[in-house]
Amino acid sequence: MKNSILINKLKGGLIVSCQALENEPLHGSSVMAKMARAAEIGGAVGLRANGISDIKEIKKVTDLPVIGLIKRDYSDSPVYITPTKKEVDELISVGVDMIALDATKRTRPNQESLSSLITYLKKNNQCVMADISTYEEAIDAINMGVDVVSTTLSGYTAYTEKHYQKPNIELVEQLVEGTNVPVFSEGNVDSPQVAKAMLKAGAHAVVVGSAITRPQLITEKFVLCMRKELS
Ligand SMILES: CC(=O)N[C@H](C=O)[C@@H](O)[C@H](O)[C@H](O)COP(=O)(O)O
Repeated sequence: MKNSILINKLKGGLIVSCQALENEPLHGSSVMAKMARAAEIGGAVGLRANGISDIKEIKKVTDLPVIGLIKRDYSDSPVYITPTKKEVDELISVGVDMIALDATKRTRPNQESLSSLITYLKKNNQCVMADISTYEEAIDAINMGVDVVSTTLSGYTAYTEKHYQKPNIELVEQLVEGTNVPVFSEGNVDSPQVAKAMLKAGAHAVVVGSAITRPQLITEKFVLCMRKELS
């Protein structure tokens, strides 16, 4: 699919992030595929998924566009979302509609540069989503040629974790105002009302994960709220 057609298809819609790491109770490709189907039935316009086996299973059960990433830890860097060319090659080999990667200013594994990775992705005709944590990182990534930016890492880098709001509607507003690429709202969008507010702020689309696909966190939210009511 042409990038512009894909991006247009996602406009105004909900993208459901179906991810469960090894330490989470729903870990496993068959469960993630079921989550993806449930998201599709509920009206999602796209999916975000981590790892080759989850992506393969998800592609078997739905035709929705998939934003793929690979989370992998390296000892010499805090960057873990599609950190190196190795993960990019794995995603290209399985075939996804868009590749998401950490586009923060943090040092990458093997000191690989973000710009060389983006150049490589574009040479391979990939549609690229830059997961950023600040306005400046978004501008840098756009100058390097990414197709869309997502606020995924706002609040998750050392320099944003203390001062940035979660979810970061201000950052969405600033990016919409100051850039000319589609801005995706992602991270801590925890209710339909917040998702709608993000669209009103100008977000092209909204990515929601935990509030839909991490039942342990949904349960915890209920329990904490109920305890507060009683005390
Ligand atoms: C920070 C990080 O590693 N975010 C990850 C990125 O892929 C996922 O774990 C999140 O679930 C996703 O971004 C959606 O966000 P939320 O689950 O808050 O709706």
